[in-house]
Amino acid sequence: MMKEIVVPKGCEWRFEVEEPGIQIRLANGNAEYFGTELALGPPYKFEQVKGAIFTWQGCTLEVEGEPSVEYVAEETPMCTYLNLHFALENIRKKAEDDASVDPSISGPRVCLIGPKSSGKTSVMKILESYALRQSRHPVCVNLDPSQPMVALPGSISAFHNATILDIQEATGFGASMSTGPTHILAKSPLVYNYGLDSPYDNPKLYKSCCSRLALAVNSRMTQSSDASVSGCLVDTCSLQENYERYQGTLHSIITDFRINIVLVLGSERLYSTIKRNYSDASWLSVVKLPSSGGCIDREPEWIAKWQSKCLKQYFYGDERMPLSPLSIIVDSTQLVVYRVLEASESGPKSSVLPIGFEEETGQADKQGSYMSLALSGKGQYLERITTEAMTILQNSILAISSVNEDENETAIIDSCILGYVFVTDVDDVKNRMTLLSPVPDRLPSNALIMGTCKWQE
Ligand SMILES: Nc1ncnc2c1ncn2[C@@H]1O[C@H](COP(=O)(O)OP(=O)(O)OP(=O)(O)O)[C@@H](O)[C@H]1O
Repeated sequence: MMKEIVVPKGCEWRFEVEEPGIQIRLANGNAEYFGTELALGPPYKFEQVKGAIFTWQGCTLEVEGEPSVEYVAEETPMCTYLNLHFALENIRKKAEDDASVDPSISGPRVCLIGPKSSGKTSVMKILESYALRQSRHPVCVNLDPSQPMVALPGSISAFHNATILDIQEATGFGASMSTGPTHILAKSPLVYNYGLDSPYDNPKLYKSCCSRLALAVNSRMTQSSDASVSGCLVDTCSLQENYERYQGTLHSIITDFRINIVLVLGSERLYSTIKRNYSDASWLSVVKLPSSGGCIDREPEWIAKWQSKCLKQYFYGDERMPLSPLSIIVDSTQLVVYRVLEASESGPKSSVLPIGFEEETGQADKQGSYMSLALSGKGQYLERITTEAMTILQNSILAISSVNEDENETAIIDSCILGYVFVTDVDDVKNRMTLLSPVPDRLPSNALIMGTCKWQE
């Protein structure tokens, strides 16, 4: 049944839907979904999302399907977010003007922080979409492995975007490159595999993955004047009550990504702590932002369903672009599969490594990890899974490393991800594994990494 919803100017229609979802058509007026404008006429399908359609001048929506929750909200922080966008735009204009004198001057490098469900990702989408509407292309960075952007759970990623965000895609950012034609130009993200759900599971590994991604983002920003002027938007994991635990990681994110603006959402206490901690840092502005009243906590079951939708979409596409993944059978003795370790499971301590190999820093560390991985199968961050133990891979999502299987642990951790395969069957008698792969042909690398992400088709 179709119903009409009139949204007055400056208001938003908030909704929550699961499967089978709803279809929304903008019948008249103008409207946007987290900053991305809706076209008049065509239907947009939303499934397994909680979101809002905001209008600056008023609109009428035609909705087919039954959302589990829906209402029109009169109070929104959209004016504040729009003002923030204009402030960032002024910094970009200044960077553009100054670039001829000093090319190292860059646009706003923004990091969004805040408690759980304070609206960090939504504000990032709004700021990215508003920037795109002014022909700016800030680099989008996602450092929350539990809620990936253009990638699968367990990863952190970045992309330099040239087109609008795809609001109908599961993550709300858009799909990555595929063999089929896409309605909206696909994104080509740079993805690193952290493999675990929370940065607290292995803080050292998380920091190392973030630093690696930051190096790539910084180098992109030096090579492209467009990226340099537009700046970047970095979405972080939610800060738990005990912010102190995350403090070191947050500081390394701020320095690695050369952040010059920290946006603190929805927590006065966090804002004042950050402001105090960086009171001497003249290069850093700490800005407080209100959370939208529409921000809503998602239960772990909801997140699990959403992650499953992202996984399904990665392999099978969606109604707009169905994909046909292939089942391939591989010889498991030819594969080198690693499991990402939580901090509590890390391999041998330096006390059992040969003299001269230390656990943490520098070259000694790299060789130490390599030695320990070679000696015991367990390194500082990864454990090699023996062919006999490969049954544990059943139903796992494996990230395909961009380095060869004979590389050491550090090289594997430092390398980006080419894609993912899903393990549908493991035959430990015949040493065969059946993988669901998005592309035909051989695997591009035999070095695979297993994280905590499992899936039931
Ligand atoms: N104005 C709004 N109306 C309705 N829903 C909203 C609104 N703003 C955000 N949401 C929804 O609230 C949920 C939480 O928002 P969001 O993901 O942006 O927060 P977050 O701080 O990034 O969350 P997390 O801490 O889990 O990373 C999301 O499902 C989002 O779509």
